[in-house]
Amino acid sequence: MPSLDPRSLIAMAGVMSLLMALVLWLMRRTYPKSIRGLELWAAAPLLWLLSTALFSLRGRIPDMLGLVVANTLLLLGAMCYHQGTRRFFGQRPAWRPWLLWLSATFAVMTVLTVVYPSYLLRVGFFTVSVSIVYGALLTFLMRHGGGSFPVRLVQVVLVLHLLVLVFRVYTLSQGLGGTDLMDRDPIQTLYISAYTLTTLMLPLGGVLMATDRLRNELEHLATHDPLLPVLNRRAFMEAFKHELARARRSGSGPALLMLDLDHFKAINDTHGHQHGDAVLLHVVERVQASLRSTDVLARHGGEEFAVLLPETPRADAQVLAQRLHAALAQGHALDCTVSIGATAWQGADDTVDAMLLRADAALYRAKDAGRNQTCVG
Ligand SMILES: Nc1nc2c(ncn2[C@@H]2O[C@H](COP(=O)(O)OP(=O)(O)OP(=O)(O)O)[C@@H](O)[C@H]2O)c(=O)[nH]1
Repeated sequence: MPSLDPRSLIAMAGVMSLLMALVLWLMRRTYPKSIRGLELWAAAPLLWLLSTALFSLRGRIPDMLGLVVANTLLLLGAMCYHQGTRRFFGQRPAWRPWLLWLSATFAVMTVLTVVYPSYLLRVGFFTVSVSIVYGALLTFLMRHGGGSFPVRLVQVVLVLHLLVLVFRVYTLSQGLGGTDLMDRDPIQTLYISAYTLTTLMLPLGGVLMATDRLRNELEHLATHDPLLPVLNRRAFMEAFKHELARARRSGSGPALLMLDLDHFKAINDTHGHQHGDAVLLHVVERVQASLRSTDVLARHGGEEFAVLLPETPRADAQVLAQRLHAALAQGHALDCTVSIGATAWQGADDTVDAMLLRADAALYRAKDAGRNQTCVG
């Protein structure tokens, strides 16, 4: 491996850190508040930048600054990244034990720099100290990070970095660690390159994780109802078309239920709009509890819902409709009656529009016939 100039590598890491901090800070200002932890992710590369600046001034400033404070800032940056990641995944930051660990590292580093100067012990101890933080971050991501690409990327970066840190401790123990970080030897170059790459890749991982989260949130907004935990009409129509295309291939088609709350205007007028919203949520929960995981429930309009039942014959759809009437008549304060129009797929020539028309017509018949019942079209 060619031995690059450590100072150039460190300066490069500094510029990258500054850019990544800026990007994360801008994202923090423009992304929805639901995406958390960005401020801590932005603080990490800034601290690494400060640390880098102090490292590169070594020799011209006291060792307390160029070594002890510089290393402490590097460690604090890693801790900020760790706590930002906890926040991002919905957990409270847990600063106390880490700040204690930071203070302990500062104290030990001071002793090993000023009182009993020892390059080997100092580097060995600091390497272990940083490894503990990155190890904790990696463990957290394995448990709570899920399996998205950005999380996998950060995990790989951490594993590689930890491997380099372990290798560094090993080389130190074998007396191969050099005598100064700025030595131009392959092991120092490997260590500083790993550091440079990590200070770039961790914030980049943060940017990717936040963007991935934003994309998921936007996708959810585009496909779900803003008030109720169900799909919106647009997403329902997509699922419906998809299901009919599948039915044409398999020969087994879906049933459709259109479900409309009875006298809902009167519920709103008597008890208020908020109570009306609570009734809607109650209905959705009760209906959802009666469905299979493959069934699709969506809000089709104000107080009208559509239920798509894949591979379901007409008779089974009628049985389910009766179950829904019963599920909404259990004496709960938010129970209300519903009218249901049901229809089933009639073969390869049947279409989304034709099924919707039949279910709608059946729903009107159920309303006309006195409500709180199901008609089949
Ligand atoms: N609380 C609440 N009310 C809604 C919402 N969306 C629509 N509505 C109300 O639902 C009511 C629907 O009234 P109508 O279409 O007259 O139907 P209905 O009173 O249920 O009568 P029938 O359907 O004939 O039994 C209207 O008062 C709408 O304001 C919502 O999100 N929340």
